[in-house]
Amino acid sequence: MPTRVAIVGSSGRMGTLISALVEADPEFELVAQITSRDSLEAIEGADLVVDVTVPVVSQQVVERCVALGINVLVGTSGWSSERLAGIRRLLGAEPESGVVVIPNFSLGSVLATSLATHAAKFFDSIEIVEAHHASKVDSPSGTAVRTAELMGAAREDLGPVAAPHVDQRARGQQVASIPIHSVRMQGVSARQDVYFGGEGERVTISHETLSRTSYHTGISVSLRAAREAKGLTVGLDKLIDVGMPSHERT
Ligand SMILES: NC(=O)C1=CN([C@@H]2O[C@H](COP(=O)(O)OP(=O)(O)OC[C@H]3O[C@@H](n4cnc5c(N)ncnc54)[C@H](OP(=O)(O)O)[C@@H]3O)[C@@H](O)[C@H]2O)C=CC1
Ligand SMILES: O=C(O)C1=N[C@H](C(=O)O)C[C@H](O)C1
Repeated sequence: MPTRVAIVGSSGRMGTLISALVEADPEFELVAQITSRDSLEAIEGADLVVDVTVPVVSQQVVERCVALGINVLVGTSGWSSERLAGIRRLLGAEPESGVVVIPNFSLGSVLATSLATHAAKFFDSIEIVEAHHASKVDSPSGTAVRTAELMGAAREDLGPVAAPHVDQRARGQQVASIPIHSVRMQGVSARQDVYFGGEGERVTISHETLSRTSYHTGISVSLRAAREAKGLTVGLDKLIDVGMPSHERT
């Protein structure tokens, strides 16, 4: 029996892509496509919900899925460690439910984040610059927030990075003390550069998404993991071994 999938945000860029991948996959059956004009009640016949909407809606979708005991795969950004902690608390009362949050479905991105997390232990001066297409409605990107939080956790014993200019707005939004600078413009899909400054040297870890085809494998792996999941899983690095230690504390 194929797993029955409902997609919330199906008319969007990611929703359209995931709908096509689900329809082409014999292990899954697309049973509901939900947009801002539809009621969320349509998820009730599904075994698995995929959420690719906007942060405020994503929270509602996840809470509803947990209450209904339907597993959910979340691609939407905005899931900070604080918000994830809330979901973990909810799941404490529903141990059979599974929530899988994937800030970035691209293998290259998750590898770049893992490399940056490792490098963060060796430099006290760190900045993230992320650039996305002009239609992206949120900032900073979910990937940048996740990268900053993982770097912050890896540096737990080292203290905040050397970025004390909090009163200057152009110095970015600090997440785990690391400044994130967001660029939104035409001609870009998704790019992230993490800069590490040291004595007389600089390291840059860059990743660029040139096409959404980079998400295909990660989506396929995540759909399969999400239908079996129990509890909270965060990040494609939990599903694909990128050969780096986990620094996560939350
Ligand atoms: N994890 C990853 O690798 C990736 C994650 N993302 C993230 O995925 C999310 C979606 O991105 P993208 O597809 O580009 O965004 P789009 O703006 O293209 O699509 C947003 C979708 O959300 C729907 N939506 C908005 N409000 C509601 C609502 N109240 N109820 C139900 N559906 C609603 C929209 O429906 P309508 O058409 O009716 O407005 C639309 O289908 C973003 O948070 C983005 O950051 C993006 C790329 C990769
Ligand atoms: O909106 C996008 O396009 C993307 N959003 C995700 C994010 O916020 O990190 C993932 C990827 O960067 C593309």
